[in-house]
Amino acid sequence: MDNWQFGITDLADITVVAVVVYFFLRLIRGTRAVQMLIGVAIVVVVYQLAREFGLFTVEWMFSHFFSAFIVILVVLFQQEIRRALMRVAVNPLAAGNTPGETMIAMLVESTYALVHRGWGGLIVIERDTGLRHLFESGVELDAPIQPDMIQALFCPDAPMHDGAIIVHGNRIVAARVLLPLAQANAVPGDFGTRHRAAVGLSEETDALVIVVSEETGAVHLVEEGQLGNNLTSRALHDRLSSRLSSLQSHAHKDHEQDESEAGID
Ligand SMILES: Nc1ncnc2c1ncn2[C@@H]1O[C@H](COP(=O)(O)OP(=O)(O)OP(=O)(O)O)[C@@H](O)[C@H]1O
Repeated sequence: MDNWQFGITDLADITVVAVVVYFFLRLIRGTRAVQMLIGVAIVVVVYQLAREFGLFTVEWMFSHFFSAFIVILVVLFQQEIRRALMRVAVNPLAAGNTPGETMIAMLVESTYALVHRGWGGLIVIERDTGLRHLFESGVELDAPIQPDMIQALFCPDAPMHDGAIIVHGNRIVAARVLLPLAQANAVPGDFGTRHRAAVGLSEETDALVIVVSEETGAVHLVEEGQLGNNLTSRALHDRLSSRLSSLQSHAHKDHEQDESEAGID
């Protein structure tokens, strides 16, 4: 009986460890953590060999390395840790501050006004993650979300056209804001820094970012680090409605397929 219980406990033990290791490996696959793990494995092997063959100085050096291991991990992964914490630390005051239906229509109209003028644009829509810390790099504003205002901000001759604007609720609260850049390989090669900035912020926060390409006039709604497709105005409207509005657009499902590679209407 004892043996039987022991067997089941062992099995549960091994299963839990296997599942944890599996999910951990899936989590870090393709990231810098893999190289880190290989590095750590080499250090462990060298340490064991040093102990085996009595290489005291090497052993002493590596034992100190292990005692500082947590600090080393924090330094190496500060970017990943910061991203994870930013996603956890949501702003309780932000709830209910998402733009309503009228504002969504204004955002879409403004976006396509930029497209028709051949201007680039970067519009960040704040959700639960607070973005105040980004304002320091730009200029604080309190302006309405209107096509005229957004065109005035992104007009290539305007002093504030560089960088992003931030939308909080029904207002534009900052302009000329610098966003964190994603790694170069996070976006396809034909996209430049404007798109990398959109992807970078959406990797770190739950913000939605509308990017208008100056070069091609393509419009992307970037979310969770994904650039997605070039959107038609209707597809952009439906996407924004489904992400932001409590009044879900009835047409959302019908029009999701309108997101076309070609599509600016
Ligand atoms: N870190 C950043 N944060 C916010 N805006 C940025 C950032 N880096 C670049 N930009 C904006 O992107 C503009 C440059 O875009 P660039 O041509 O390099 O990118 P792109 O992705 O190819 O966009 P486009 O298709 O519009 O040319 C800058 O003038 C600036 O307004």
